[in-house]
Amino acid sequence: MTKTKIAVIGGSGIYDINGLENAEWLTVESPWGDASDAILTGSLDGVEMAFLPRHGRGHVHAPSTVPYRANIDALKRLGCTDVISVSACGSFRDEMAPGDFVIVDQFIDRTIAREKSFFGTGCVAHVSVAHPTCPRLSDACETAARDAGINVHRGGTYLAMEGPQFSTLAESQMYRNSWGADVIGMTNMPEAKLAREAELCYASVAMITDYDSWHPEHGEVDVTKIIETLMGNADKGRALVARLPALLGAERDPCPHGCDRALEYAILTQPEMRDPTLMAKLDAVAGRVI
Ligand SMILES: CSC[C@H]1O[C@H](OP(=O)(O)O)[C@H](O)[C@@H]1O
Ligand SMILES: Nc1ncnc2[nH]cnc12
Repeated sequence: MTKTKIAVIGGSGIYDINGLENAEWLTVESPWGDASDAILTGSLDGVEMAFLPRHGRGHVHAPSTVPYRANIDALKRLGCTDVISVSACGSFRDEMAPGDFVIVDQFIDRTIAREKSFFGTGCVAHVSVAHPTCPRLSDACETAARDAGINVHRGGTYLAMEGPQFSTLAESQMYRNSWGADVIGMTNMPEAKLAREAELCYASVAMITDYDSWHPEHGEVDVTKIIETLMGNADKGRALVARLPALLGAERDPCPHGCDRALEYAILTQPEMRDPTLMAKLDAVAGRVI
């Protein structure tokens, strides 16, 4: 058994969480640059917690410029074991209505202008992201949502777009009708891929704010309407997060799905050919295997 440390990455509308004991905002140094903000640490129900506002307090980072690698590295460096993303999303399904939450289990990555890996020249690694979210952590998120009285859907495909503009009508229809996506957002990729490289369990909670632009009765997506829904969603998101420590417990077994062993056979570069500078930067992310 090892100690659980739950990290929450709060998306648009969630810039802090309440109720932590010994709460403290810590600045974590990372060789991958500055994280989005300091990280709020503390404990809840005897379980260690860390909270990072993805866009920074005051919403300063755009989806394309969120420092995804520094964020995941900083959480790993703090000793986090489990990462829960809580994000604002548009919906491609009538039944996934604004105010509902979706526990995402698949992604389509359409982002094009972001650093997507900790690895590269001097240390090449290939991890599997066939199942990019952790079912154990997703179970806890689903239960927490139900206990908090949230209308929650289990399973859904999240289309990650580059943004910052919303989709055209043609894109919205294609993602929904041809590609089978259920929700759309701008931030869960490459975050989920990087969490897997860092051997962290990752779950994604999509908080629906709108019907994007495909819905004949709802017109096009509009940020003012999103913000109205976002406020209610943020309170529900905090209620969900508050229930997670009791569900996950202060100690954990190895992940039954292997998220915490993703790098076991992933690194292909022979030890004598590895770049010492890159290896030094990988000390937290890949420390278990290098
Ligand atoms: C507020 S509308 C668009 C914005 O909100 C989402 O951010 P996050 O995933 O961090 O909640 C979406 O991905 C866009 O970045
Ligand atoms: N319709 C939408 N498209 C992309 N990101 C979003 N975040 C919230 N709603 C969204």
